[in-house]
Amino acid sequence: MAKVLVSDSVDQAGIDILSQVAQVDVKTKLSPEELVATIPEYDALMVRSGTKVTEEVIEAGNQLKIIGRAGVGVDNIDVPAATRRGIMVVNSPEGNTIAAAEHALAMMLSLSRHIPEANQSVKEKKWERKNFIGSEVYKKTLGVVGLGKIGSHVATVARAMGMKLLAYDPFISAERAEQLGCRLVDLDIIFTEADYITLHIPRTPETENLINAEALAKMKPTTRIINCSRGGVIDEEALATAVENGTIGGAALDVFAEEPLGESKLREVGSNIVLTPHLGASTEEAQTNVAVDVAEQIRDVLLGLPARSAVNIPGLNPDVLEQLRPFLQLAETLGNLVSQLAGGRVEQLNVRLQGELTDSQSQPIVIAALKGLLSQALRERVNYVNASIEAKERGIRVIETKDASVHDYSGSLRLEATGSLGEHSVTGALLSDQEMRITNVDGFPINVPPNNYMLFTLHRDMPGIIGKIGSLLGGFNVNIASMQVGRKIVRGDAVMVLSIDDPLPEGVLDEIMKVPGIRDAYTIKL
Ligand SMILES: NC(=O)c1ccc[n+]([C@@H]2O[C@H](COP(=O)([O-])OP(=O)(O)OC[C@H]3O[C@@H](n4cnc5c(N)ncnc54)[C@H](O)[C@@H]3O)[C@@H](O)[C@H]2O)c1
Ligand SMILES: O=C(O)CC[C@@H](O)C(=O)O
Repeated sequence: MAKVLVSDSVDQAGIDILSQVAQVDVKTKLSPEELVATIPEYDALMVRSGTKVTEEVIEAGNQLKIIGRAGVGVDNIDVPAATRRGIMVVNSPEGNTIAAAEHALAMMLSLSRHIPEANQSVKEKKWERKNFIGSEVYKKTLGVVGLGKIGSHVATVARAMGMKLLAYDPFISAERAEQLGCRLVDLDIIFTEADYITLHIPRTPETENLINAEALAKMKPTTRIINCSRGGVIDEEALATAVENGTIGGAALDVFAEEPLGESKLREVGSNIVLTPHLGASTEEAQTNVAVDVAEQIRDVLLGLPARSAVNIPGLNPDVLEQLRPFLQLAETLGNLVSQLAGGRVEQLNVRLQGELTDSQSQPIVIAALKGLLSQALRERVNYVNASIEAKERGIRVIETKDASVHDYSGSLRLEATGSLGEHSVTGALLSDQEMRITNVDGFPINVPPNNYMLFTLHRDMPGIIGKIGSLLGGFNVNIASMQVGRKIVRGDAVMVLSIDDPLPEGVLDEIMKVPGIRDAYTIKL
């Protein structure tokens, strides 16, 4: 049974899902050394933001297939190191969007109405109404920096509260901003005109210290800054000084350059600073969403199925993935089959999407075919993450074609492998119940479901040959589950495809090759 380590506290719903397929060990608060010592026995690791999944942890995890981040940001995971090792990293890109957006809005209102200080004052048995005169957000200007999922939701709600919206996001079109009621502007306009600035950006080299002393100096003395995105995008020292000196009106921060927040000037500023300990995603709903989302993906990957939100393989919308899933399995099976027929080194793989399949995204199908193709050489080391890189490193030329003019089944997939030992092709399709069928081998039409153990022969189409193979296998106590012959012309060449219950015993293939009329024979393990 697979083993999953959960090293931060995650919602029980996620643990329950993982427990269906794996032994789940919850070990939180491990030191970096303890994590390195513990990880080698695990197939999967599930974390929130607390665990630092460093290159050292990844190197030590020699069984690791997947790392799941129950949340959005994967900045606590060394993703390039995981990719190099063929370890998939998955996250939950949308599970906590609403929670984080609502926290930002709550921070904005707390700040403008002095709620934390007023609460503290009442608890100290005071009644200081005059000290806590706030200001309304209605008709004020909100500058949204980063108009992605969270920024968009904040903008939508803020607009409903009557705020005027400016936005800065170099990767968003003016049309998209307009749809959200935002005017897309330069950062400097936000700095100089906004009454509130809310940050919803990733921490990248470009966003590091985006809000620094120079930016703060451009703001109005009433401007309030909210950051529920990532620490490090604000120079905290400069911000504390700006609030203390009245250069700006206040700040509300949920995230910090170093977490947990250590010694910091932010704590020393008496008023107009609201601090929360990275609570953006901490709602019951969000924690259930992200734990379920990530646990389902870990479960699927452990079962050999693709994940819907792998950050280090091409992203796919879950609906598209659900639709493609049977074709990915077909592509992998055909890739595995064609590599066994090709025998030696494959130099070129042509992946042809035919008929209705031409409407689908081809990239995941190509990756699945490569995964199948390379599985003979790399076994479980190849996966959806590293299949393309491995193929490239092995000098396999991959050609992708689409041919809508082929009308068999509801779309079919043809793989043509050119290798050191010649050329082979296989075609497969799905029946209406999603059952896989191999429909063509080396140009010979057949119709057989893939089986764990198979025997393919290329032979002369002549009387008696099928009987001879049948009795030869019988003599070796090999049980045939099904048999089919495909031919192009009568008494020309033909292929015979047999599904057998067990692996072919040693020596049988040599005996088959001796049967008159047999040109070639292949044992296949799928
Ligand atoms: N506080 C929390 O608990 C919490 C919870 C969830 C997410 N987050 C963080 O919130 C942030 C936003 O998350 P999201 O889900 O909206 O992500 P997203 O990817 O949907 O949006 C991020 C946006 O930032 C924009 N962006 C990138 N570089 C930029 C730059 N230099 N200047 C301006 N915009 C830039 C992108 O174009 C994108 O639109 C992330 O950093 C995420 O990790 C925090
Ligand atoms: O609570 C958490 O795990 C962090 C949430 C958030 O920062 C994220 O990136 O999803």
